[in-house]
Amino acid sequence: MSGDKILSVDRLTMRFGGIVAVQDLSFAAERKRITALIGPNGAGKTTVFNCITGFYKPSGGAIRLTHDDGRVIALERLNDFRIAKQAKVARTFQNIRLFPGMTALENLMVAQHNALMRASGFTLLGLVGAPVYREAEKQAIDLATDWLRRVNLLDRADDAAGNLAYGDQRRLEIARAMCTEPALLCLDEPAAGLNARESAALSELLLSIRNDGTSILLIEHDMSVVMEISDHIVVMDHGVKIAEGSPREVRDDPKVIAAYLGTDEDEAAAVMESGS
Ligand SMILES: Nc1ncnc2c1ncn2[C@@H]1O[C@H](COP(=O)(O)OP(=O)(O)OP(=O)(O)O)[C@@H](O)[C@H]1O
Repeated sequence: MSGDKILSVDRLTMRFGGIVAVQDLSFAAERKRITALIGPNGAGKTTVFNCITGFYKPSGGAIRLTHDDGRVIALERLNDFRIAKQAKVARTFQNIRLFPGMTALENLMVAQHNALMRASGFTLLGLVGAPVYREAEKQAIDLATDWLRRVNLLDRADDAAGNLAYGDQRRLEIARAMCTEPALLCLDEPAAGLNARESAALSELLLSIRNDGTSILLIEHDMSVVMEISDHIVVMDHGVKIAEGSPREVRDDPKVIAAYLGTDEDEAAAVMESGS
């Protein structure tokens, strides 16, 4: 990796009482690239995400986000609300967290709440239907409609999110995150529970998001997705980094095969092969 970094994690440590979930972890994510964080269950991946997105305050280390204009933001000093708003880091969760009773379109409108609140003068201009607010609302609907189209859910715009098929809900979550127009999109196991066809569609969607210029940080167990779309892979085990590199480098690394996939070499090879 030699390019332009959007995210630098430097000696990140996270302890829970006596448990060291992440220890001295350093890695970087390049701008407009897909960086994957992989590792066996309990390796510490979600804890890293929670530190980056402000859900946890790290016990030690630094997390820096550098915007296109050169502004550097120390994420470990901000709470989750400011990380989303100021640093423009968006995330999805392992378990889907849509508003199930709201329509697909409404879920994407809620994601644009901050911009709409500003345009409404924090209520009054919205209440009287001022032109500035109506224009902002139109732009928000256009953006939401655009994303519904991109995730192939335009015909489901008025259906309750909770009534959508599981794979559709996963894509709607990504669309919702994209409606915040993030600089860095963090996805926690977006392919979990998807069938092969849905995983392939997800890979295509994530590549198109990257090609449009959004940087992506991805936690994923589905090796076919990871190996197909990642530009760079960081491998963790027991809270530390054990390897990093291109998909090919990581796939061929004996440390990864042994430590990440356990001691059963046949099984390890089979899982890695599923991504080749
Ligand atoms: N809030 C918490 N309190 C105590 N221990 C925690 C907490 N969150 C995570 N841990 C512990 O930290 C370690 C790393 O967990 P983490 O969820 O980050 O791993 P992971 O790599 O995301 O695993 P998985 O792939 O199963 O989601 C585990 O031992 C876990 O039990």
